[in-house]
Amino acid sequence: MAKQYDVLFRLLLLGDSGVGKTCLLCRFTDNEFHPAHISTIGVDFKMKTIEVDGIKVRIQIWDTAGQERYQTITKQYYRRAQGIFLVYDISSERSYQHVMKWASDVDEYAPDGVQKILIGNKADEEHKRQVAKEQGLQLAREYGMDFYETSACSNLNIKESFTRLTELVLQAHRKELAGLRAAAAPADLARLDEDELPPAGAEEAPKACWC
Ligand SMILES: Nc1nc2c(ncn2[C@@H]2O[C@H](COP(=O)(O)OP(=O)(O)OP(=O)(O)O)[C@@H](O)[C@H]2O)c(=O)[nH]1
Repeated sequence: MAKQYDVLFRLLLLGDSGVGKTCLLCRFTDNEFHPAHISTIGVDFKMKTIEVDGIKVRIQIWDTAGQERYQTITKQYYRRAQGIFLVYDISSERSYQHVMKWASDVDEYAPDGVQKILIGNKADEEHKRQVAKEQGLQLAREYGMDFYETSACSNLNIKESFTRLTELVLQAHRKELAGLRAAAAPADLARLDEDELPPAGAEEAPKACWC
């Protein structure tokens, strides 16, 4: 039977509550958007397989709660991430300022070499903009990250940003993946530890998409 994927990666979405992490994920995996904000409780995840440079990559994307009260739980998920989206909302200066705090948590809890991308979401809300695109670019430059303004609502730069982070992770793991095409079994870079199993029923049967 043909392999369904060549490699499994884990990506993580981080950022303040309400910046649109769940909506970014739902747009990417299910091409859906819902206007209601239903706060994520703890963590959730969805899967999607994409092909990059001829490699079938299964990505497990973890959506974390932005609310402070869940951060003890969510920080436990940083350590096995290969790629992280740091997300702010272009209509919220506060969420942009908080990227520094999310980035310092990543430095503390995520593995060395984790790949990061900065996302300024809700780019469709130009009339409410509080963060100039140049500010996003500047912050991304300071941290050495790529930067995208996205809109889960209008489907702007969603596929592009997820694909880019996947490419960066692939590049970072090039050595481990060198023999990939010849390998019989898929390379699993995102093994689940027993202490961080997904919420019951989440794997392969994602929760109803709320956005
Ligand atoms: N206009 C617009 N609204 C968006 C966009 N993305 C998300 N939203 C809205 O922003 C609100 C919050 O979105 P969520 O995806 O639930 O935010 P979150 O970051 O997952 O929030 P927590 O789970 O609390 O951490 C919802 O009302 C969404 O409909 C976008 O690109 N444009």
